Amino acid sequence: MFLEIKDVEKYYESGTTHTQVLNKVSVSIENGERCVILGPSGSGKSTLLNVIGGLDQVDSGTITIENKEISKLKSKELSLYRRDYVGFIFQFYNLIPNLTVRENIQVLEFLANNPLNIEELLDTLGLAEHKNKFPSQLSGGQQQRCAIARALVKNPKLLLCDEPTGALDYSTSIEMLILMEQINEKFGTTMLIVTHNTAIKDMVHKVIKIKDGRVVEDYRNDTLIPAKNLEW
Ligand SMILES: Nc1ncnc2c1ncn2[C@@H]1O[C@H](COP(=O)(O)OP(=O)(O)OP(=O)(O)O)[C@@H](O)[C@H]1O
Repeated sequence: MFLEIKDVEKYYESGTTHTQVLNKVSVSIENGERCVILGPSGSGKSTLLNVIGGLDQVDSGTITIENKEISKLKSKELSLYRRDYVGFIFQFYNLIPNLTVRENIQVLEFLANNPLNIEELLDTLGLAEHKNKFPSQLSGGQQQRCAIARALVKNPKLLLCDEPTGALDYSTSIEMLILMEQINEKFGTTMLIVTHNTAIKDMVHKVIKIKDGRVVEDYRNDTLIPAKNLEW
């Protein structure tokens, strides 16, 4: 198994209140799977993504990736894990405004041990003709593609996406999902997508539903609907 999450618990303290955000969460994901995490607002989806990505620590339980227990790592090892293993895509693109598309991607290329070829990536993402533009000169969809390129250039084994289509209109969202499907197939990247868009569940191998910090549904799809045929 590529990723195993066992009995993970997470609490937040604020003043005198003590909130349990993840309650004995156990799920597993195979190498190369596309996976969606669904659930109501406040159910713990982003928190789960953040602990898997090493952006936050669990209070109990274990997270193991390729037999390496990341929930035990100290801060330095955790930042190496994030650098070498994980790509993040957030709803807000976090591009650097005074760098061009190509330069925004290059910043991450320099940090990687085994980066992908930037020109090929720009081609795959349909960004070749925009590579010398600044983020402010791009549409929302193009900015999101640039954010995806930044996450992918280091060739991460695990791509974590928090509401990747949250800020996009319908047709740009479909374009983005087609692209994610292509990336998963071309590079074999394992993907975890947190979303409110339930239509996405039909194009992924595995569906996890969370409510009040607990996994309430967890299944694999027998047949997949291609992203280009999704409707909502
Ligand atoms: N740093 C924090 N400190 C205190 N409470 C937090 C913190 N981060 C999240 N929470 C709380 O944890 C709960 C789960 O938050 P989380 O962001 O994981 O939910 P979500 O399912 O991703 O929600 P949404 O769909 O609205 O993004 C919420 O009640 C939230 O207020």
